[in-house]
Amino acid sequence: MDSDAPPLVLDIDGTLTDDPGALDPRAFDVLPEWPAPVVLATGKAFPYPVSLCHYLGIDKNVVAENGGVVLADETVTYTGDRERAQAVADEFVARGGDLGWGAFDETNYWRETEIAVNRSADEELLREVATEFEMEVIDTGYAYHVKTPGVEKGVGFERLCETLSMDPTEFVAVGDSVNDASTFGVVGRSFAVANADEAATAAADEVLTESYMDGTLSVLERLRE
Ligand SMILES: O=C(O)COP(=O)(O)O
Ligand SMILES: [Mg+2]
Repeated sequence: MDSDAPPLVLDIDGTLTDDPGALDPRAFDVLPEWPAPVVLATGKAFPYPVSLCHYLGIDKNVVAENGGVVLADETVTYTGDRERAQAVADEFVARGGDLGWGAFDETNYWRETEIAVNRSADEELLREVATEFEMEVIDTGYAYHVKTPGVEKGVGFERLCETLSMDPTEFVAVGDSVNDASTFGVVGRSFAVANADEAATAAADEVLTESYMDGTLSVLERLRE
């Protein structure tokens, strides 16, 4: 493999997974042996990307919760108003909304800076309540996230780069949704997989013809040439 390969910042759901969100096993072939740092940047709660790094056997460089939680070089930082997000969720439920998770809500159990809501929920009502609390709702295609405006993956990623003393523009990013647009804005080169939403497609330098992990692998193959 070309040792000049650039560092990567990769989204998880829709980028390293299939449509329902199962990890594509080919991640285990390519990521552990990538010759430069690999950062996982996700909307998922903190333990998910940390676990994925652990089982891939790669350094734990992570942007979680859409930028709310950042881990690099064994240093964790948090931004985002979890209490206000909780207040939105509570008011949403009080007005008849349903967060849409099961009896054990593992989606939010470890979530520290925002709240995620199932896409089966009443989006209009959720947005209405969030606006009243001056919070933002984004739809990643995997969940609605009630988040603090200004907390973004790209901002968290810049913080991570500062910790690692790396230049964000050295990185190549791959992603699929609105929550990746901010990352695309700060890296050197960005790719949206074919299944990407409008915001990611518009923000990316290039839109791939292949979907999900097929798209991501096509970028990695090109970078290794
Ligand atoms: O948690 C989500 O909603 C999406 O996660 P992702 O940012 O890894 O695609
Ligand atoms: Mg995604």
